[in-house]
Amino acid sequence: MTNISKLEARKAYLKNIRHPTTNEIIDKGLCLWFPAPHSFTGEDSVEFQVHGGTAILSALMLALSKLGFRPALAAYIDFGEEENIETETFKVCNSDLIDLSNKIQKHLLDDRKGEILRNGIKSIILGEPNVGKSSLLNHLVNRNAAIVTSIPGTTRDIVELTANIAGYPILLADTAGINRNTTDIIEKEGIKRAKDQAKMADFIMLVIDASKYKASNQTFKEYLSNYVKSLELECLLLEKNNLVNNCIIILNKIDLLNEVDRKNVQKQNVISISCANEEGFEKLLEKMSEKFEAICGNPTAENPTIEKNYDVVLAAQEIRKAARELGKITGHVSTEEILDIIFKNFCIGK
Ligand SMILES: Nc1nc2c(ncn2[C@@H]2O[C@H](COP(=O)(O)OP(=O)(O)OP(=O)(O)O)[C@@H](O)[C@H]2O)c(=O)[nH]1
Ligand SMILES: [Mg+2]
Repeated sequence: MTNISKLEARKAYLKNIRHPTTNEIIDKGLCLWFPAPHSFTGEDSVEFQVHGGTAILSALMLALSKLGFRPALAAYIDFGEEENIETETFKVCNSDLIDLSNKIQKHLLDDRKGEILRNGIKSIILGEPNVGKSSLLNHLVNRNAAIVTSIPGTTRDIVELTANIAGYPILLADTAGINRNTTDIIEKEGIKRAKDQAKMADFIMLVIDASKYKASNQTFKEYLSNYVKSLELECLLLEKNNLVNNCIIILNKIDLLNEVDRKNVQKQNVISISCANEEGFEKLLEKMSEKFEAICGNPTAENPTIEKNYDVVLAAQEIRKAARELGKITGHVSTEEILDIIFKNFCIGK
């Protein structure tokens, strides 16, 4: 080891690497000598390619430190008192780090947006029996996942599935139609489950039957207000008499309305659809995606990342630090795995 500097510069030698004092062989491996200033750090440097393993690496690092060597990465990054790192580099690193730290802070204060996006947006379809909730679910997922019949009270339990709607991961739940007057024990339990699940939902679709609204002869506002009351959903859906932000009103069965009624309905702040005629789904998806973005942000928007023009060595160190901090929260994160990916993708030797 003490003879390293006698090697011809920038040539690989296969050598027995011996401890400088005990003369014990630590490993047999490749040694390359890079005298200053033609090295990665500008200082005298040596590169070893050894067999790996914790024992060999720590014995080698310990022996090298006895000879006054430091790991090249640390030598470069531990620039506190180094003269050869330009002031400009400090400034750029500093501002990049502050920027990255701000971005991470912003993401941490995101109202659970990231968590909702990762776990799927909990979405629920609510309404009275027979309004077309299960038909809506089937249209949204493009398959007959829930049973649809003309008998009110068809859906008894929650039908839950995962879907990708407008690019967002969704946990979509169809529920039993809410019917206050039922005496059926199973239906009652289904309604209780629907309401319990609704309390935990990130997004609610309240479905109304357009033909029933028409038959009521009420204004839409009156009908909606009475509808919410009759379902006993005021606490969940209303805030100071206004609809909560994470809920949309869907008026289904507009195929049962005549032209004039349809036009009137379209003036209301609702999404009119017909599951029977497959109408209105474009607008519905547009509205859903607007709401999803408000709930959990845009999944394609930029996340805090190490930017492309970032120095790759510093970036690797930052990722190492970030992984360590994340590891405290999530459990162990192997920096080796992360660095492997960086080195593989950035193609920077070792
Ligand atoms: N005309 C018309 N009928 C529809 C439409 N959507 C659903 N239906 C019919 O309405 C009936 C009830 O549909 P479902 O989807 O089972 O209604 P639901 O709200 O899930 O009913 P429950 O499970 O009983 O609460 C069925 O006969 C459907 O074919 C629509 O857009 N137009
Ligand atoms: Mg149903």
